[in-house]
Amino acid sequence: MTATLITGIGQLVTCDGSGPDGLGLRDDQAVIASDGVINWIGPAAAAPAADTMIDCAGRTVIPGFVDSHTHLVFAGDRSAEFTARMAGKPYDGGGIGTTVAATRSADDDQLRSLIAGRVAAARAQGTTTLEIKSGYGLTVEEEVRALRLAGEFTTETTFLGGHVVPAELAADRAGYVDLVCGPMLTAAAPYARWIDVFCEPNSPHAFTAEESRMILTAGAAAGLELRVHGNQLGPGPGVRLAVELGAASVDHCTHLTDADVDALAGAADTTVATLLPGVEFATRSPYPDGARLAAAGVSIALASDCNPGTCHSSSMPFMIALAVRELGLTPAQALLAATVGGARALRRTDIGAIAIGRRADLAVIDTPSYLHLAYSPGMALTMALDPDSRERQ
Ligand SMILES: N=CN[C@@H](CCC(=O)O)C(=O)O
Ligand SMILES: [Zn+2]
Repeated sequence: MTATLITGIGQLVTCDGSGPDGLGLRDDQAVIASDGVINWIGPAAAAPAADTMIDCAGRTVIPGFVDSHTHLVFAGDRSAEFTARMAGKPYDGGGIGTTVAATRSADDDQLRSLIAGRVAAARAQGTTTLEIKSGYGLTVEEEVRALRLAGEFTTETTFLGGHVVPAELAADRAGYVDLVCGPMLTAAAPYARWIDVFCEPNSPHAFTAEESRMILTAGAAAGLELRVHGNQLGPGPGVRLAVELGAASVDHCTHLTDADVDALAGAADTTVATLLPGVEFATRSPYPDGARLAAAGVSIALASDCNPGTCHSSSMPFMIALAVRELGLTPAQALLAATVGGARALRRTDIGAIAIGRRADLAVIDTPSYLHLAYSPGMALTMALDPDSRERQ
């Protein structure tokens, strides 16, 4: 067993739920990790001896970010679509087909190398756990391939055959839903922990409430746990379907009625509302009302949704800055949502906070306090620090 002493911590932000805002702030602390698990936290001056030492030189230490929503398995470039949106063209999910074509054309090594680069970029911004979805394959073979490759980087793999109806089956929506619920699910399930669906009647490409229900119910019967893309483009059934079916998370939550907020508040022990403000930034859309959700007692996570269409960024510090500036969360609420909130959205109790027995998945911020995550946007301040990492996800 190798013990690593992490010391010289200026501000330790445990996110362990203690203190007035739940951040569990502590000064003059050190942490010891053995084989990647935290087994001692206490005053730096009282730290026991360890095999190796990491000196943080007064920097701030937080839990590594848990990015519970990404689409990292893709090829191609949609920067022209982004540019058109900035000139006023609305987003409706139609560009997903462009990425499907590019992804199908890439070979395994090309895709693997693209994913590896994206995972490295996320780690450089302090992310230590990533969920990764399929959804740019949309055939049995291509969805399995996407999940197999995603599984080389994370255990949090999500089958998203229900992303859009692919162009070749646009005239046979029912046939595609049957494929997703049948042979595609059977082939994909061994490679996935989760199933997700883009439940969005406001997009002609995505799925209605009834189609989404069929996909999620079939996924649950195949042993997968549920997540939902819901209420992104307008009011819709996604949130209530997610709550009704006991999904771990419903993501976007941009357009919510009072009934949606009540449903989420009533299901706070089961279903997390995951906010993805990079999407509103990059689609020039109204932001979700994070303050309203927090005030109602909704369980909130913050994630990047890194994908080629609606948010080409995996930077969790950027998401925190947007959450504070545009969603009305306090800096403390935003950091909790990006760490322990993300862990909750993945139903994980071993990550997201700095506490005895949790994994030593940490991030170091080169500033005197966590406040700089929102205060200093766009600055390269954060990096993952996880001693003894075996590239755990
Ligand atoms: N909304 C559905 N899926 C992605 C966008 C995918 C794309 O446009 O390529 C999202 O979460 O925003
Ligand atoms: Zn998404």
